Amino acid sequence: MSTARIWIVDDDRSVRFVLATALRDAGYEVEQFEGSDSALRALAEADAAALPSLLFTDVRMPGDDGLVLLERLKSRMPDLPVVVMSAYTDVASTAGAFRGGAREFLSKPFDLDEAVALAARTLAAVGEPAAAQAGPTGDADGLLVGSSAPMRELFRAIGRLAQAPLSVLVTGETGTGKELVARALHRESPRARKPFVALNTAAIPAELLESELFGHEAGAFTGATRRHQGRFEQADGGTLFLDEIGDMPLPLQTRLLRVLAEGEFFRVGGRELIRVDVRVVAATHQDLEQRVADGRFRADLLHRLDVVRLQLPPLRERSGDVRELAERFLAGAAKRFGTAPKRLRPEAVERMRAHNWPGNVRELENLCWRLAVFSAGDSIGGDEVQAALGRRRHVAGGTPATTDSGWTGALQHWVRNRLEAGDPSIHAEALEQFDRVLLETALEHTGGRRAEAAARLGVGRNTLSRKLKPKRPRG
Ligand SMILES: Nc1ncnc2c1ncn2[C@@H]1O[C@H](COP(=O)(O)OP(=O)(O)OP(=O)(O)O)[C@@H](O)[C@H]1O
Repeated sequence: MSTARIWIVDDDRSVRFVLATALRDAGYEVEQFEGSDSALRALAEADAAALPSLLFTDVRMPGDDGLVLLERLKSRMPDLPVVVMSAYTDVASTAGAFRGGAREFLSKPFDLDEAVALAARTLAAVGEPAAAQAGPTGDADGLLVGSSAPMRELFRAIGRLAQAPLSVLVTGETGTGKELVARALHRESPRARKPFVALNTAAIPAELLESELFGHEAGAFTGATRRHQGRFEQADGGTLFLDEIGDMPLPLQTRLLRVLAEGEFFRVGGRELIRVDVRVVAATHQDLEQRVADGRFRADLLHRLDVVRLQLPPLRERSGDVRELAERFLAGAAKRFGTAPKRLRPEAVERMRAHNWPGNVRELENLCWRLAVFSAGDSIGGDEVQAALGRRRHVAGGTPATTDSGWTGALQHWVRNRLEAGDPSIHAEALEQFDRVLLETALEHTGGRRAEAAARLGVGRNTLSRKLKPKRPRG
């Protein structure tokens, strides 16, 4: 099998180096360029076999910037997927990149595993061969875990439905695995070799949503300097996953309904009728019947999307799956950190089963990452689970128990106690705890992504890794 070739364009040598190394480790062929000029020259000279299947580019570079490069690339290789990387995560550069036809946006600093996973996903979406060997995130990723009765029923339904080209509506609370179900429906279907394209309706600004879905022609609106393929076209022959469908603005619902009924549409500002063969899987955590009753969702669109409904049970209703899921997540975390997986003691499992999991599987996954990072021994007890759950509630509640002056007050109280106890290392201990709270909270916030957590705290990734190492061996 031929290997996908990835080009990286960035004036920062160290970014090029680490990204190229990670992508090569994941089995891709990689070429690096320090600017738009050299990349375009290489493109002009390359024969077909040497052309890239995917390109990563920085935005700010000396000479022509990444957005100009994007524009030039689109005339030479209109279908080349481009990932735009930028430290400037403002709306303008993101929107500019998407309008320019970027497929994905990666904000710097990024997690290398995430970048590799993004490359794999993007290549898969355009039907490119995967890397020659599995990447670091290529393990059980994307597989649904569970053996409780409702999950077994779900697997059977996926098996049956995958073969039929029917529209499916996946419902369930946040974090129950709706996207994983959509991916499974695609993977098991005759469309598996064609793209799976996902769009989170709630994550795209309303004014960009129409062109994201249906594409636009050059000149369709201010800033649309070139033609852009929409997700419907990208998903041709495959599956389009429309997440958070309940948030779609009403005018767009009308347009979507027409496209689903007719199977054809015009790009924004276009005259050419585009025909596509796309299976739509939609998902929502909302009560769409209620939204219909409130006049916020079209009843006819609901009927069209809801040919078959898959209702995902909340995790609290299938506590029998908790252990298997937790073990899977702990193993995943251990692999990522290059350590041995931590074992769950029976009280830890009990404690987890008793929790009501408002954030469902995603919450359990985050909890396991925290436990993998912070629990000291090689097995996890009930108290540690309890403590980790307690901390989460505190943060998720949004109203900290202590105010800004409150935490210094609490600190004073703590210091006095230590002084009275004659503790000889108060400062070191306080610093350790301070760092721990900051790091733990940030990691929780970023779902365990260290690079992002470091960036959000304003510390270097190395500082974060150093601080995460246990200071004193225990036990
Ligand atoms: N049955 C499962 N087996 C393994 N992992 C799961 C399962 N269900 C969910 N997950 C994991 O939980 C996280 C949330 O899943 P997913 O994004 O599919 O949920 P969702 O219902 O689409 O959430 P939202 O409504 O918030 O978009 C993901 O990291 C996913 O891999």
